[in-house]
Amino acid sequence: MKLSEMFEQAPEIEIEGLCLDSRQAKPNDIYFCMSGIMFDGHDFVEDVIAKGVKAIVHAKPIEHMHKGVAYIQVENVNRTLNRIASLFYQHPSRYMKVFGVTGTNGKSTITSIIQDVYSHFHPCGYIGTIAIRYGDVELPPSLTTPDPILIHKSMADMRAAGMEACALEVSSHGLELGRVMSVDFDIAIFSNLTYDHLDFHGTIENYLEAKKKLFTNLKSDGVAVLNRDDAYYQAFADCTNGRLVTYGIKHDSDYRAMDIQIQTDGSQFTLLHHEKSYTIKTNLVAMYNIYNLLGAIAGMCEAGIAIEDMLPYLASIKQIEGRMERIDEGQLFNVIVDFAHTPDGLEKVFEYAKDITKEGHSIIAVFGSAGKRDTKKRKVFGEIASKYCDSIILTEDDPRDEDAREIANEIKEGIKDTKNIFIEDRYNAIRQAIESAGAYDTVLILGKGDEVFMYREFGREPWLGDHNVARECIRRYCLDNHEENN
Ligand SMILES: CC(=O)N[C@H]1[C@@H](OP(=O)(O)OP(=O)(O)OC[C@H]2O[C@@H](n3ccc(=O)[nH]c3=O)[C@H](O)[C@@H]2O)O[C@H](CO)[C@@H](O)[C@@H]1O[C@H](C)C(=O)N[C@@H](C)C(=O)N[C@H](CCC(=O)O)C(=O)O
Repeated sequence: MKLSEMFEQAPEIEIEGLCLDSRQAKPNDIYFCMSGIMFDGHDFVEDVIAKGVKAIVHAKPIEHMHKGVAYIQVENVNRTLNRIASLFYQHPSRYMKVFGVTGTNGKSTITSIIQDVYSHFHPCGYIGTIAIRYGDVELPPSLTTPDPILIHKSMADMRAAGMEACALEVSSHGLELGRVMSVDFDIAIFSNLTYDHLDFHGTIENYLEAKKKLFTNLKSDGVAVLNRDDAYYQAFADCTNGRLVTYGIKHDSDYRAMDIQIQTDGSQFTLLHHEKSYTIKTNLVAMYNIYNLLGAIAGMCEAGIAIEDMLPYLASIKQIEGRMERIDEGQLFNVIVDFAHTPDGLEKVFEYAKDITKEGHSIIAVFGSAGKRDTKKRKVFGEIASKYCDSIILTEDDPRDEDAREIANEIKEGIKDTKNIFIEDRYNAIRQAIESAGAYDTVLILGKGDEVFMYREFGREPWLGDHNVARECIRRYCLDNHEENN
């Protein structure tokens, strides 16, 4: 595309790519100088020109201007980046059905359900914490909500591969840092809002303001799908420019679940919508997943899929790795791996464990808390865990440059009478939990979900993954013992 097609009065230079990181600059790119927390993109202008970049979009004055390079000074580089990223990739979000999902918990689950079920009707891609995924393509994730260039490029690749829709996880960071300013959303879904990321947003009010941004600029026929039972429902209902649709359990809603039955291997409920009722059978478990499923059903129905037509697919939703993932190697006790890393997320998993663990059997939890992130939640984790668990094994969880034992000590401050130990090495902590479990106990491995990395002192290091470790420990240390015991 010619630079002159992107900026008025710009020269007719052919542009081949967009770039906001000098380390990835290529010949004939435009480089956008973003001022960040650590660096200022304006400092890398000479580097990128040496790499063959042909245009610089900047806010601050540039001292040395090179011949053959176009310099475009703008007031707000991020806003320009968003506009150009959409234009350069031919506005893919305008021509796809775009679902945006935000909320503290449930984003990955709701978007994954949508990708799975909606694809039976119209091919649908997914961008989020787990991956960038469409058709047979699965690319590793960058951020939950990537930068505008990667978002629009991924959507353009999806369109080229025949995708007609995309389900996008929209984080509060993504909203606050303006990564989705030029994405055209058809359906925006709000799951819930609880205490999280206050290290970045400062206050819950700021966090709420960031989340609201998804709902204020929907396509002209856009729909805001809101959790009617969430304490912050009204704030979203008041701010949206979209048509308002609600889902819930406790309050009267457009999509309401009643008569909910939750078992270890699935759930069933009656869905009331427009005076009709439907029996929903799903392999998803736990009450909070009923909310996630309701949000996804409401979103897809508003996008034109009849509930009757979805029913067969809701019974066999693809297991989402690391999200309430049941690890079943034939052992006699329950093992669940979940990504929960907020007080609310933890409590919801514990409530479910309480429901499925029969009287006289134990709940054993393995978890820690991230270093350099929301340190106030540590003691709260301890308080919540000791309400539900019979035994707690504290361990490392992305300690960064903090001491995992110190973090565990802060969690312990909240633990009342529950038996607890600290095993720093996460593999050994999981092994200990699994070896100590008796028949019909429930082992919960919480915090990292499907992540196969651990943030330590010197950055991101490989980690086997909680689900893989749990499987290995059950097979190696436990099945033989149980067989011998029986
Ligand atoms: C707080 C935050 O989100 N920061 C993001 C932000 O960083 P920043 O503003 O500090 O940027 P910076 O590193 O100072 O660099 C400024 C500019 O100089 C450029 N640069 C920098 C160095 C260099 O050598 N050359 C160069 O060109 C950078 O590409 C950038 O454009 O812009 C960077 C470039 O796009 C992002 O990589 C970075 O994400 C960091 C790595 C991050 O960890 N973000 C997390 C917190 C995040 O966004 N998480 C949410 C989900 C959270 C959740 O729900 O759990 C997400 O959506 O993933």
